[in-house]
Amino acid sequence: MTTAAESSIQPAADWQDHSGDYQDILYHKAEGIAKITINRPEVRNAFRPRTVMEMQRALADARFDADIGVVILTGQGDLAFCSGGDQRVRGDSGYKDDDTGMHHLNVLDLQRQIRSCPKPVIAMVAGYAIGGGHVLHLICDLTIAAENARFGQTGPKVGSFDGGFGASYMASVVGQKKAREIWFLCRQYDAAQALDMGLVNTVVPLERLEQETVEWCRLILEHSPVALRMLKSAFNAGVDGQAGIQELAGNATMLFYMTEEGQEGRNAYLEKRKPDFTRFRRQP
Ligand SMILES: CC(C)(COP(=O)(O)OP(=O)(O)OC[C@H]1O[C@@H](n2cnc3c(N)ncnc32)[C@H](O)[C@@H]1OP(=O)(O)O)[C@@H](O)C(=O)NCCC(=O)NCCSC(=O)CCC(=O)c1ccccc1C(=O)O
Repeated sequence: MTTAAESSIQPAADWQDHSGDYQDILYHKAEGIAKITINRPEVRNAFRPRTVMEMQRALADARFDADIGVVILTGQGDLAFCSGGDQRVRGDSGYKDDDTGMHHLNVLDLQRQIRSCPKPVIAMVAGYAIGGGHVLHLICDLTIAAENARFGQTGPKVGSFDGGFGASYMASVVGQKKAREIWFLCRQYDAAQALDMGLVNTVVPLERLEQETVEWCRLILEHSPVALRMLKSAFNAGVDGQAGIQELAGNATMLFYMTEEGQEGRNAYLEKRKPDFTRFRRQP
């Protein structure tokens, strides 16, 4: 009998522990990969406000660490990736923060942070990805699932819904009819069904889950960071509205800053002279 915390997933890298003072997550790094693990297996890795805040901190660290090129998001143990919001601390206007007593809907901030992280974020899913946990894997760039993975929404059963990425982005991934089925019926889908509807990228035996995920990370790390960054924001731009366009445009600005033409404008300003753009070609 497997306990919730136990894992039969074989480690695939020499992970260095960066968990520090985190209580609800584990944070590891190896070979340019950051791994954020929700560590609340006793509640199937449900998140509370603290969990989400810690994930935000770790993701920000991974983003600003120049040695990191890809991020894995996962849950501790074989039984669950994440079962969504912790219903035990759900108050009347959000999830109750243990320290402040304030009510939060802070998982939405984390969702946006995953979308706008300029590095690929990969969900590594064993067991249940349910409710808000299902939306978390959905918004990651890629999902690698173990054969025991199970997916679904429960919102209409437990008095909740995600009308943001959870609805419209899901529809763009699996199609309008399927997305409505997933939300209206609150059924669970196995890994093969998830693969069939394009919800996940591949399905592997549980023991090989990390091995496969790390292999995908290693391939990604061989590739141009700027090309990956541009592609991620280009994929986002089509579905993320003005925020998506802003991200793509921000990357275009970053590239322009990296050119001599862009730098001529800055240099001229600092040197208190008129800028000379005559040496730069007007591209057809
Ligand atoms: C995940 C299950 C299908 C697993 O089933 P099973 O393996 O049989 O295990 P259980 O015996 O059910 O569970 C073991 C143990 O864990 C506890 N637990 C599991 N999930 C949760 C949870 N989400 N919250 C609290 N506790 C949980 C369970 O009670 C057991 O504990 P015992 O002490 O042994 O009793 C199954 O567990 C399941 O269906 N879980 C509930 C899934 C669910 O409904 N999740 C919530 C969906 S709503 C949500 O996620 C909010 C999304 C959200 O945050 C959001 C979205 C959009 C806008 C705003 C927000 C927002 O911030 O609110």
